[in-house]
Amino acid sequence: MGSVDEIVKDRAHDLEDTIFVAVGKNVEKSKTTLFWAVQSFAGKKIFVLHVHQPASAVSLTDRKLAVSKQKQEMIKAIAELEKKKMLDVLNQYCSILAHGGVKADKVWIEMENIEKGIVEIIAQYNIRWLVMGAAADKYYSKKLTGLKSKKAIFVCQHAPISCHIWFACKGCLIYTREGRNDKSEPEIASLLLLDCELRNEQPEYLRLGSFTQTCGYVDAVEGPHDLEGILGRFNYECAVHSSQSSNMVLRASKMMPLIDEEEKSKGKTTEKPYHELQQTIVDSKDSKKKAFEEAVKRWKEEDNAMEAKCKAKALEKLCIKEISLRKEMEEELARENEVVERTQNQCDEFIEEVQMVQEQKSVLESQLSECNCMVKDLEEKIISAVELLISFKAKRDAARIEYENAMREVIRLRKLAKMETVSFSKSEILEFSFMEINEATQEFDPSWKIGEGRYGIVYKGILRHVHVAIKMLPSYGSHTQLDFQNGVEILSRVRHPHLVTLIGTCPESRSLVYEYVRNGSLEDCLACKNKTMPLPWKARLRIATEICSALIFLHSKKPCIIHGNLKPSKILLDADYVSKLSGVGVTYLMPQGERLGTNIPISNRSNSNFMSVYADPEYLDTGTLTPESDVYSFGMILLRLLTGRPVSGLVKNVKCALEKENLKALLDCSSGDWPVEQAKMLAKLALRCCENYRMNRPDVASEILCVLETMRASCVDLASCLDSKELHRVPSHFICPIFQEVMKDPQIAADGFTYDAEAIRGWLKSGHNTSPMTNLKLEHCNLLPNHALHQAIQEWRRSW
Ligand SMILES: Nc1ncnc2c1ncn2[C@@H]1O[C@H](COP(=O)(O)OP(=O)(O)OP(=O)(O)O)[C@@H](O)[C@H]1O
Repeated sequence: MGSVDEIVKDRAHDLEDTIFVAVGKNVEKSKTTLFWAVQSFAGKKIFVLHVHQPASAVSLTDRKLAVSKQKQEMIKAIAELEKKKMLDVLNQYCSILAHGGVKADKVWIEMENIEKGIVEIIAQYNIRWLVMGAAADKYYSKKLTGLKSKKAIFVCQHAPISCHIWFACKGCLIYTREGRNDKSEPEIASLLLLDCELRNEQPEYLRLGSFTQTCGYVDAVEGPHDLEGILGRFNYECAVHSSQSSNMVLRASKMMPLIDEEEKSKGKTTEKPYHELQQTIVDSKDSKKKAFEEAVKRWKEEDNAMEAKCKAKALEKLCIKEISLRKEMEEELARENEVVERTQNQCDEFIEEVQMVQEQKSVLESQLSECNCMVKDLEEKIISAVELLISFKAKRDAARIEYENAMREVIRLRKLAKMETVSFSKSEILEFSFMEINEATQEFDPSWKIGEGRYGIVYKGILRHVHVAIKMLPSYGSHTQLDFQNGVEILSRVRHPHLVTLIGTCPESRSLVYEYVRNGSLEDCLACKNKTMPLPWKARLRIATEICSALIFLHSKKPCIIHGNLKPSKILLDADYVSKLSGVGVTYLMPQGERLGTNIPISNRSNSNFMSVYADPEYLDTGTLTPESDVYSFGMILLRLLTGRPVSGLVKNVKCALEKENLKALLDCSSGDWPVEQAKMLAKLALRCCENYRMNRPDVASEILCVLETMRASCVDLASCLDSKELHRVPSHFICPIFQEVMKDPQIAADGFTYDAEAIRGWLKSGHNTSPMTNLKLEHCNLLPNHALHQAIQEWRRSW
């Protein structure tokens, strides 16, 4: 099949004689229109024109509605089939027309809009003659004079005016649109007359003059009576081919007027009767009609066969597709089944896991409930412990108040004691029997001996459940019992916080019973005896001040009490390292001749073993004790505290160091970093105390104590900030869990915790048999002293 361009080009020369017949998809309708054209324009070249709507346009709605790929493919396949079918139909048309001797060709164009396509082709190729359907066959009636088909109306309105268009329906001309062209009028008339002739079947057209109405130029044509003449100009030769082959061949050719030709050939004019001609025409028409009906029948059958064939092919294709789809579906199904199986397995695993988790959950829930019970118990215990603590705190507060009251009472009593100028009666000093002294010292067990001085041995002892130190004075025959008691009377008046208290006497054994001072002497401490920690400089300064205050107290007594044997071994330290001066007034209990130094010849005094290096040289020279003698000894003690060195030659060395501004080298580094200025001040004070001439020595009350207090105050200021810091540094294990204070007497209870003895005893006495810390029952109520901790606490205390 050639394109329109090719065909029209080839036929350009005879386009004038070419009739285009527009045929549609509706085969029936198109056939009648085609046959009308063939019949009407015998001898003319026929172009069967079909404007085909491509699948894209035809199936647009269907495609929109299409939901599946398969359906889309089916629609496409059907469109392809339709196209093919239409081409077959056109081919059939052409071949049938060819059989009938009609020159026919087909023109195939694909366009989305059919009517526009037709108009466009007319315009493009300057088509002069066109036949197309006016309406569907069903609309046909004898009265039908107008166009029904939308396509026909459109083409009629929009086709170029040069084109002459016949609109037919059911094999009848319905309407003609006149074309203005330069074709000779007679030729057009011939075409139109042929048309009119064919419309003889519908004489009403002619009769009613509708033809005249539709074909404007038919003015020239006369009424039906002229039909014969017109017909006479054409000769129809209709050949009906054998009906066996079911092929109807129409051959229409341009007829020459037969009568004239015969007349010419015969050379004579013979008139055929009109009725014969009429009969011939009628016969010819009958034959034509029959042939037409035959052809229509055959075409119908062929159409049906073709349609069935196409359907079968389509079905076959569909079937193949269906099979492949089915295969794909089966494969898909198998895959899906696998997935389902896997999912099922996973689901089973999940269920197992869920079961496990549920089991764990129930276990955890039971544990949780147990924990909750425990928490409840513990909460109750905590509440009871807190209550207990509160009650203890209340007790502690009450005890504190009691303690403070007692302290106030003590202070008041001390003040009273100070104010007392009257001598104490003998009854204020306890008197012990020898038996008691003997028992207290375990019969003077040497292991209970704690020291020995020039004036006798000192034993440790327990008298009436009190720890005491018993000094056994030597017995001097000339020294009567009365003298002893007079001496004791003097001593009994001497009570000071920094003097070792005389508790009682045993006149029988000439022994003096003192309070027991636990931590030994300053001498031992400076020598670090028993591997004790060195005494810090602050503690040394404090001790100096304390001893100074004791000297002032003694010297202020009336009559004045002079210690006369002041040295570090006479300064004792109690549990809190508070210093206490011992040996006060012992010289008063000695016979004059036995007193220190007085029985030694002056020439030998300086070399005597009995002579203390701390002794006042003037006293040694003169044998007269004065308060300044104590000042000298005190000065020597100060030098010892500063340097920690033996006092022999110390005065000279310190002097030298001060002159050389090199005192720091002499200071006892084990006591920490002395503040240099304070150390200098103290050294200078000490040197003044150690002046050989007593007149050059400072007054103990007005000068020495002032200097010491000032120094101490500045040191306290210095230390206070340290104190506040250090307070926070109290080791937590020094604190009693009950009293929340530093323990005085740490004791280990059965629960393994250490408490202050007072606190834990109070706890046990109040009826508790449980641990204050764990609230568990105590196995026993025994307490064990925590010596190590006690020692540590003491060390810690001593450093302040
Ligand atoms: N109340 C006391 N508590 C504890 N220990 C004491 C007490 N009194 C004395 N001592 C110890 O006994 C030792 C002997 O003391 P004592 O006063 O008899 O002699 P001294 O001072 O060593 O020498 P002297 O008196 O001959 O100059 C002291 O160094 C001291 O350790």
